[in-house]
Amino acid sequence: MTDKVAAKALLRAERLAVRNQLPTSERIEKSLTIAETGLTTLEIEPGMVVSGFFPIRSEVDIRPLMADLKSRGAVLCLPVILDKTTIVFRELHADRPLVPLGFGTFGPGADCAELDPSLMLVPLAAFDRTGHRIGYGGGYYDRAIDRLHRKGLHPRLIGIAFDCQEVASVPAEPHDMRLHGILTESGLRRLNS
Ligand SMILES: Nc1nc2c(c(=O)[nH]1)N(C=O)[C@@H](CNc1ccc(C(=O)N[C@@H](CCC(=O)O)C(=O)O)cc1)CN2
Ligand SMILES: Nc1ncnc2c1ncn2[C@@H]1O[C@H](COP(=O)(O)OP(=O)(O)OP(=O)(O)O)[C@@H](O)[C@H]1O
Repeated sequence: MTDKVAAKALLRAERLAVRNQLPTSERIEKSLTIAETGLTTLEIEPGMVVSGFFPIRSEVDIRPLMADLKSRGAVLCLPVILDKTTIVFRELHADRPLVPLGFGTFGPGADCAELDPSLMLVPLAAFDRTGHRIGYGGGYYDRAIDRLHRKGLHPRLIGIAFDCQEVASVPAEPHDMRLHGILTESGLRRLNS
């Protein structure tokens, strides 16, 4: 294991432990604040494809934000784990059942269209002020973003986290994609990446 991988693993475990300690009531309050802030700061055009996520473990619950973005015309999609290295994004339809997809995640089934988001709301385990991020360690988002770049697509990447998940510096590896913004309960930070 390289030094950077080990350092990231440590930061991931540390920030996830802090996130797990947030009382449920605080997580709900902060998630609602994040939804309100997101609605007023994220620029959405009707028809825009936006990837969100349904929360697992102690993640920010952005379902209220997703519902509001939909009412403003966004087409929503969710990540779907296909195998050990791949996620794709499938359209979320309110009237279709979600299926279990591994690691406690649920998402649209194979009957739902695969979409390329132009705005991605990216779940974080930890982040720093320059927009470097750490996820659960699967590299799923890094690869998915890389795949979109290879198709000539450059989605806007907005990290979603609680303030307590910020660290001084993420030891970035060459494959790590930087976020364009980070949305927490204290607001949307726009970054020059
Ligand atoms: N809500 C939500 N959905 C999501 C993600 C996410 O971060 N949040 N993902 C974002 O990528 C994908 C799922 N990625 C995940 C990757 C690893 C683990 C996980 O539990 N890993 C083990 C370690 C496994 C190992 O090291 O072999 C662990 O943390 O214990 C969970 C989810 C797709 N869907
Ligand atoms: N574009 C890529 N192509 C190939 N492998 C990659 C790519 N991006 C990441 N990986 C691999 O995935 C593994 C996990 O990467 P990393 O620790 O950055 O995950 P993470 O950012 O925490 O997870 P996630 O992206 O799922 O939120 C590493 O072994 C890394 O080499």
